[in-house]
Amino acid sequence: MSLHARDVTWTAQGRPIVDGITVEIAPGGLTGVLGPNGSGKSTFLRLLAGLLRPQGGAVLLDGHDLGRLPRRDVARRLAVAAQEVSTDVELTVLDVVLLGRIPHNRRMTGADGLARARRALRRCGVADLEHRRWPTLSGGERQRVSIARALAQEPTELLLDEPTNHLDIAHQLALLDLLAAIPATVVTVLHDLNLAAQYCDHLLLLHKGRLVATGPPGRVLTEETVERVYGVRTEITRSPTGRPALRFLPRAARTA
Ligand SMILES: Nc1ncnc2c1ncn2[C@@H]1O[C@H](COP(=O)(O)OP(=O)(O)OP(=O)(O)O)[C@@H](O)[C@H]1O
Repeated sequence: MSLHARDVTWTAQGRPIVDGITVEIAPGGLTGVLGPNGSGKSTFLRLLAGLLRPQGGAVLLDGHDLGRLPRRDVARRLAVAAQEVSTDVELTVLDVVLLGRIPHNRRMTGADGLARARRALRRCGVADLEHRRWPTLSGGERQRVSIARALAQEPTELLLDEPTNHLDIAHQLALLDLLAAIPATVVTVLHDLNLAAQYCDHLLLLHKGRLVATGPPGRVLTEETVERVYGVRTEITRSPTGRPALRFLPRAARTA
């Protein structure tokens, strides 16, 4: 059953930021959360992760209210790679990734924990950074190490907020290949509609805090929906894999 949002609402200063979202996240799949800036994606992800408590409704993990489950049990299941990562932590890269092992074993430095942390670093293509100090990393390196930390947790549910941020196109594709292949339920906020269409099994499209479309990419990403939600005209064709391929049209006709 995995994660289930049931009429989840979260309000700030009287304004609904997440407004009555009900959805079951497909177990084992890669689900993309899309929507314009400020549509509530990060807030919804934080609610799904149990980092925020819903003010209305509930998030269920295998049918149990996430807010009532012991934190350690949740941490063994669910890993989060959030958008903002602190830069002033005086740890090495390996130390940061070993933090992902804490829910499983408070003594992180056993041989097994080390092997798992190093495997996560390799999968994210940052094994060579193991001894580097965290503050010295570039934005893209930090992003990949954060994801390695989440993978080291070996979660059954992995939640990520714009994990492709700071990554060049090759690293974006490598990361999405990795997310599509890992044997967990993965929910990720994405901005790039074409990458979301190519990689995700399911999409959730948010607009002003509401879930306005959900389903496979071909059902969610239509010219009508993209124009209504983003105010952008598109021409949508099918890629060779049968996925939607979006071409964005300029607001005014331009000549070369
Ligand atoms: N604690 C808060 N207090 C007041 N407003 C908030 C709070 N948290 C979020 N908001 C507002 O809620 C809205 C949704 O924020 P959120 O970060 O969830 O959007 P988003 O879809 O992830 O945006 P982006 O694509 O820009 O990252 C924004 O207008 C934001 O300013």
